[in-house]
Amino acid sequence: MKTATIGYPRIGAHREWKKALEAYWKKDITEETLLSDLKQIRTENLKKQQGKGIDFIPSADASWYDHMLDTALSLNIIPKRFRDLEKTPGLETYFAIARGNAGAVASEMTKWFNTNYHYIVPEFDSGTLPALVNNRWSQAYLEAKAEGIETTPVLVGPYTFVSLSKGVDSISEQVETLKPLYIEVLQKLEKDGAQWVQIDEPIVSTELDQAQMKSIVALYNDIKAAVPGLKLKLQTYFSSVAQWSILKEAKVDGFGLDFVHDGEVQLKELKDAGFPEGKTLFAGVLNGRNIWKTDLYEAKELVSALSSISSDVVLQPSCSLLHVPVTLQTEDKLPDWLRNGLSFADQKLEELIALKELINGDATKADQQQSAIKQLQEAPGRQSTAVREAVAALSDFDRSTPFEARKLAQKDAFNLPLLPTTTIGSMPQTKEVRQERLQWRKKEKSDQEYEQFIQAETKRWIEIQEELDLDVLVHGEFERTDMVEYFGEKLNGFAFTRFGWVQSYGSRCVKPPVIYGDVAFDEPMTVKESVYAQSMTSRPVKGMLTGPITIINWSFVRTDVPRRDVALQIALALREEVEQLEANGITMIQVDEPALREGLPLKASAHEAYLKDAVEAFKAATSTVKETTQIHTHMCYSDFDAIISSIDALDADVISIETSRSHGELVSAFEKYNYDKGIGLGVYDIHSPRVPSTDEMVANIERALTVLDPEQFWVNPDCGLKTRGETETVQALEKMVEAAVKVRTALQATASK
Ligand SMILES: CN1c2c(nc(N)[nH]c2=O)NC[C@@H]1CNc1ccc(C(=O)N[C@@H](CCC(=O)N[C@@H](CCC(=O)N[C@@H](CCC(=O)O)C(=O)O)C(=O)O)C(=O)O)cc1
Ligand SMILES: N[C@@H](CCS)C(=O)O
Ligand SMILES: [Zn+2]
Repeated sequence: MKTATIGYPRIGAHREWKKALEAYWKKDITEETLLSDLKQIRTENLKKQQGKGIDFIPSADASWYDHMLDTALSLNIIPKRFRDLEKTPGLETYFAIARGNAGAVASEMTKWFNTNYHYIVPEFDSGTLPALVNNRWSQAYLEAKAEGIETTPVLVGPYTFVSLSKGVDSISEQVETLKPLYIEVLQKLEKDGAQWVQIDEPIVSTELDQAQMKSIVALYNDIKAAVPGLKLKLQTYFSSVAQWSILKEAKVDGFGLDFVHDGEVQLKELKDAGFPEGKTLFAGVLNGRNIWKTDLYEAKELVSALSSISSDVVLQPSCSLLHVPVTLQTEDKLPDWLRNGLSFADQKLEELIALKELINGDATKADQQQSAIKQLQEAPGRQSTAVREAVAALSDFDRSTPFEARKLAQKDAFNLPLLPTTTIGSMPQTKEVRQERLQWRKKEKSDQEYEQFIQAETKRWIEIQEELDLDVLVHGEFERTDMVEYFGEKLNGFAFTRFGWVQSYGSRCVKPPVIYGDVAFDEPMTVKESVYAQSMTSRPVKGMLTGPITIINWSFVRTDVPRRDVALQIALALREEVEQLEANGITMIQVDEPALREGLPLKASAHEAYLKDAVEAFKAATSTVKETTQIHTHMCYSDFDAIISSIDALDADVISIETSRSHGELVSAFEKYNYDKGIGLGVYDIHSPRVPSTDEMVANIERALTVLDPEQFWVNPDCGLKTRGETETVQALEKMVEAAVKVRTALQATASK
């Protein structure tokens, strides 16, 4: 039995990739050095997989920034506003699309299915002329071959690529325009001597209809006919295939399927509809996006069931390992009982080999693994009777006063101007802030010195915000590394890693905490910082928390307790924090839920249950406050149409939503939905260093006011400002306030006529 991986983390064990990219952007290194640094990481990854004994090793899964963007550039799909930047589009065009430049906003960035990875959304328009301008897949294959490594180049399949793009009128027609280009890529690979290619079509795990699935089958039949000598592996992940009985007819040579997420459904589909003879079943039997060691005996059972369906089964993770950290080797601070129960990307390679050995009759490694899993199951803190009882007792999730009445009470309490201005929470996490924290962590700075530094930074930014004349202030989140990791470090039931980084977008990484036990409040987590900031000003300062769904979606979560229960455990811990903030004089509390949308299951049929649980968890955390305490929430990323009623059901008094990169598309969602609560549709993109003009923001506000009432509208950026520099932040906020005042004054002038 053979083994495969279908994608490997591209960041390097010490985030060498991030460091190289950021040094290049700062012009500290040349393009040549950047390219050679990235090549070194790619080669090390390939060698590592080869060294562990993996049979099918992917290539072209690495990227300069994002694999969707790589695909777009290679196929000459460049947004109009960046088309003439260079004679031959190169790195400048590539990074301008990703990050924006002085003249134009970056392309929209959105979540890769239900993960915390973001891809750059390709843009088609009437002037798009698809052409193969750079065969990156052939280059990657040959590069690996030169190192003596036979690889399986990975491509994002045309159907998924087009489905995730903007500006497409007809998916099937657009796919037809790309088909010859994909064939050109594959014919070159065939000539290069590649044996297999992996074509990722995760879109087949969403709810496609029969006609769509049939057109995917026809597409792959055409592609295969053009490259008879090349073996095609059609790969999907994150859920089962919705119409397996149709897809299995595709004349490819192998199918890569996920048997972890929705695995029982997938297995039943295979049992019912069969698996085509003579083809390879690449079976995703290890969870590629969680970090718990696999029960290899259970996996062996699964493989045995699969072997009775297909005579050629290859063992692999359920998806690319892009979504897990690189290695446990450097995690020297975790207790043994936890560390031994974990598996990062490198360990998953070892697990694949251990599973193969178990199937072949050698149980040595599998038994070691089994005892580690048992030790973890019996570990301290896994179960708290008090927590379980509190969750079981939850029944009322509603605020005692309905929104209409709260609105009036809050209007009186806050007396805010029309179109109040605010920000989303974090202010620039400058090098100085991070360095101070690092020195504190290394014990070079005392607790007191660190606290004083955070207070000084908070005070400085309260003054800056007052100077800018923002109406509702924030404390700036300087004490936080990350909005989820910070809470993970403070709540019971969580562990955190030292170097467990995972790419989130571009060079930015996150370190998801590990939920191993029942979650409980320990001591106040944000009260000191919020109260300090509030004491500096008479304007309201928002208390700032991360919501239960976001905490759970951006953590590695135990799998022995239902997710709903874990979310409610977190919600109850947050409720305690909310109540403490309120008791300490904080009158507005923002509970961020940016990951609520992203967590939607791939299948629409599962959305309702997910959203019901999400709404209940949010309300469990926020509903016990008095009527004048204003609950805010925030979500980044657009495409909210499908969940707008759930957003409403959260019953938050004010919501801020990202909008600007999607060029106002979200605004139209409110044409169809009568949303009556406070709302701020982000008026400028914070992911780009570009300072927007006042007029752009005025236009964004005015566009929003075509569908929303000025009485309910707030003016704010798209998201937190932690990734931005200080100068650009102050300049952008200055213009934002200017824009709000301009529109406010015009509205008041019209009203007084
Ligand atoms: C809102 N977003 C978030 C998502 N997921 C989260 N878990 N958190 C989020 O906020 N998903 C969707 C979006 C994604 N957005 C972002 C935005 C910004 C980042 C980011 O800036 N990440 C940082 C790492 C942040 C951090 O923890 N910094 C530490 C320092 C860690 C470090 O680099 N240490 C160095 C040594 C220190 C030094 O010399 O600087 C080391 O270990 O080598 C801190 O603040 O103390 C990033 O740099 O990528 C992520 C997602
Ligand atoms: N309050 C957080 C939300 C990010 S989604 C911040 O401002 O960074
Ligand atoms: Zn955000």
